Formats: sequence, C-alpha cells, structure tokens
Amino acid sequence: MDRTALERDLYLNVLRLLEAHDSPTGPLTEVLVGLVTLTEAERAYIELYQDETAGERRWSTSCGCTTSEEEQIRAVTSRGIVAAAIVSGQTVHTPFALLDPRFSASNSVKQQRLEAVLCVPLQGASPGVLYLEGRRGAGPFAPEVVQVVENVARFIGTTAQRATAWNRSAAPDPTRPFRERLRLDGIAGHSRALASVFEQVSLSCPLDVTVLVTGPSGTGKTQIAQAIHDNSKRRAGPFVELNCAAIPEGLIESELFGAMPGAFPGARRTTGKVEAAEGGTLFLDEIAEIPLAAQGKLLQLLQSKQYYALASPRLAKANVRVIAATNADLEQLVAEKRFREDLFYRLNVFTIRMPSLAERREDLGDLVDGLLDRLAEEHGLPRLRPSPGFYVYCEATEWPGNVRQLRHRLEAALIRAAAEVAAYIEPRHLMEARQGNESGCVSFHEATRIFQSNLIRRELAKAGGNISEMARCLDIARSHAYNLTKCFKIKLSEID
Ligand SMILES: Nc1ncnc2c1ncn2[C@@H]1O[C@H](COP(=O)(O)OP(=O)(O)OP(=O)(O)O)[C@@H](O)[C@H]1O
Repeated sequence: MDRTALERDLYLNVLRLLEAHDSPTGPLTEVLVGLVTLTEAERAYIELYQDETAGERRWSTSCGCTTSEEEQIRAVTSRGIVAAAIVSGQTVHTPFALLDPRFSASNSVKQQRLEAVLCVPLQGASPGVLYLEGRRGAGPFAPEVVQVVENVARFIGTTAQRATAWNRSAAPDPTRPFRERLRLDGIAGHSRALASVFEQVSLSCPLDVTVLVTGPSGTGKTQIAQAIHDNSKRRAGPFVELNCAAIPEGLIESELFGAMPGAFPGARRTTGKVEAAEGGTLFLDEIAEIPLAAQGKLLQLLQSKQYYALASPRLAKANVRVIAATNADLEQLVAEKRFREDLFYRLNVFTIRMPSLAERREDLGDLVDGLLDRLAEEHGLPRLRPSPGFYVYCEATEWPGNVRQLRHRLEAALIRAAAEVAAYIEPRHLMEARQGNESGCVSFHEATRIFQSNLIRRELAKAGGNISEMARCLDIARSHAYNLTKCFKIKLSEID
C-alpha cells in the first residue's frame, strides 16, 4: 500500500475512534497499528499521567510491544524523553537517543541502546504522550511523518482520557463512599469484602461500644482498630495498644491496671495501660491470651468502668473505650472453659471480621502499591515500581500469612531491587525470598547470603566483569572473590 493510502486509513481510524461509544481501547490500538505501519516504527505507545511530573502513570496502551518492552519504555518515560515532551509541550524527535547529548546520560537509554524516538505530547486536560520508537527502515522519522503523528496526537488526547474514565467506570470502587467520609489512612484495597469492613467501621465508630475484631493473623485487625479510634469522638485522645500474648502471664494485671508500691517485691507505682488510655481507646490485641485471673478484672472494667490497680485499696474510674482483637475461636475457648463466657459476651457487642487475603484477592494490586510506597519511605529507599509481571506473580501466589506475609516479602524484594539498582521490582526479587522459612521470614544467615550475593553481582558489574578488579575494590583475595562468584552461581556472561 502506498503512503497516501496508509495515511487515509490512519485518519479514517482516528475518525472511528472519535465516534466510538463504548471503550475506546480497541479503536486506539487500531490507530497505533496504523501509525506503526505508516512510520515504520517498531513500537508505538500511549501513556497518560496523573500530573506534569510524568511520574505516576494513569493509563497506557501499546502496539508492537511485548510486556517487557512496554516496561522498558516506561523506564524511559519516567526519566527523560517523555518528561521533556510534557514539560516543554513540544515534540521530541531524536534520530539516535544514544548519541543525543540531551538523553545519552540516561541509564535507561543506555541500557536499551535507544535509537530513533519520536515523542509527541497529547492535547487534552491530562498530560500524556504518543511515543514511537525504533525504525524498521533505519534513519530518523521523516518530517512529513512527524507532521502526521502530530496531527493524530492533536485528536486522540481527549479520547485517550475517555478510555481512562471508561476503565474506571467499568470497575466502580465500593470502598469509595467510605473513604470519602472516614479517615482510613493507609488501608489499601477496593474489594467488596473490604468495603463491608469499612461499613462496620462506620457503624461502630460514632458509638462508644466495645468492638471485637476477629479474623486470621496478619489481616490488618490492628489497622481497623486504629481506624475506629481515628473516626470516633475519642480521636483526640490516646490510642493505647496492649498485646496480651507478648506479656508474661504474671505481669499482665500490673501492665493493664498499674500497681502500687508493695504489690509485689520491688514494685514501684506504675501506670497501667487503662490509665494511659484515659479519654481514648484501649486496644487489647490477642485477647484470647489473657489469663483467667485478669479476665475477671477486665470484665469489671467493661461493666462498671472501674478497676483496682494492684495493691491499691482505691477504686479508680476509667473513661476508656475497649477494642479487642483475636484470631482465635473465642466460642471454642469458652466451651473449653479457657475463656470466661460473661467476658466473651461483654466483648462481643459488635464484631468486625477481617477477611483473609484469599477472600479479597482483587486488593492485591492496591496492597502491593501501597505497601511498596510505605516501605520505600520507611527505609529511605527509591520508590521502585513493580513490573506488570510482578503483579501477576503476586496474584498467582498463595499468601497464608496474609498482608503481613505480603509486606515482609515485599520488603525483602524492595531491598534486593534497590541494592541491584534495578529499574523495576520483578518477580525474581520476590522469588529469592522463597529460600526463607515457612513463615515467609528470611533467616539471618539467608539474609546475609542474599546481601553478599547482591554485593558481588553489583561490584562485579562495576568492575566490568573483572574478578581481580572486583577483589581489589572489596579488599578480598582474588581466590576468595572467585569462589564467591562461583558459590553464588554468578555467570560472567550475565554481567553487563
Ligand atoms: N489493608 C491494608 N493496607 C495496608 N497495609 C495493611 C493492610 N492490612 C494490613 N496491613 C499491614 O499488614 C501488617 C499486619 O497487619 P496487622 O498487624 O494490623 O494484622 P493483625 O490482623 O492485627 O495481625 P495479628 O492477628 O497477628 O495481630 C501491618 O504491617 C499492617 O500495616
């Protein structure tokens, strides 16, 4: 087909796109196919952003890209070429990015050995680009081709935005009404199961009732207790947590209610958690572990809002709201006479059950993003984005330890990826954690081995694969450096 015919077909597809009533993703892909054919580009890609920094991607679609090529393009988008196009509002065209002084220093440009790139900003309310890369026909994109691509970019911006709106409206977020009304900081997810937990939070938070949060370990019960407090009348007061499983049996009463001198040998006046939570919320985690003797005193506190500190003759008043949590079957414990029935009924006024991660797998993507952001901040590490394959891997994995296990595995993956100075977090960064024990934790020995392996890999890469040079930098004998390289199965051919 000659160029004029290709151009005509391309503009026809743009017109069809402008008329599309349902999801415009299909017609947009047709336009990209037309652009690739006309321009002889190897790949075409559209991306829209949250803001001008081109940092947070909102939506993208591509033609001629495998998933990993799309990932590679994203590496460029966040760093240089796309940012330059968006910030200047001008087309960026380079016949050879690798030799172009504007971009040649960029790691991603170097890694991909980028040649011809044409990047045109989209017209419309949100920043975005139309990005063409590679030339099957060699040489730069011809000026008349650049003109056509600029024409197309002028029209498709608004439609691409419609695609993002369509995607969002296709999957309404049931947690949204609650997020708009309540403070639910850092609780990631948009599943129906999570929305129904939020509904229970919204019902219980304005009342001063005792709440029992149940559900498997690591599902976020503590977070929900905090959310109830944050949205209650007591939010300006303290939120005091006591993990009943973490305190030795003999100390739990003094820990909870405080003690006076003489309560036990060497006892001084100590403030208990009940007093510390005055005016606020007392969160009793792992409530099933509270010894029977302390259960009676807790019942008295719940019934009369009064208690005795150890060895105190004075009945103290308490203005606290109690939230308790457990992953145990309290009814079973009651049947086994290991938990007081009257206390169980007192605690069980309003129950919120946290679903396991298996019951809300659609939250995995949100959890991965939210946890990685938080972990990067906590450790002062770069906010590395996961590759699309990473999400797929997480979704295909069982998480018996729920969000806690996911968090630990992500933490290890982020640390590994950052140590490697990787562009993305990839499934292999997670997979190494499989060498950890069944609880998902990595032992000290294993963590040290992983650290050493990453260090050798990195230093070897810096030394251009030269073991003697790497040994000199690390101040170790060459034979030792060689053995380490062998022991960690590092292939010199993989080092670039
Ligand atoms: N929806 C969520 N969004 C973000 N982080 C979460 C979410 N749910 C749990 N987490 C994180 O997972 C970890 C475990 O959560 P949490 O301690 O609240 O679980 P738990 O159910 O109280 O566990 P346990 O029964 O062992 O006490 C915490 O680091 C928490 O921040």
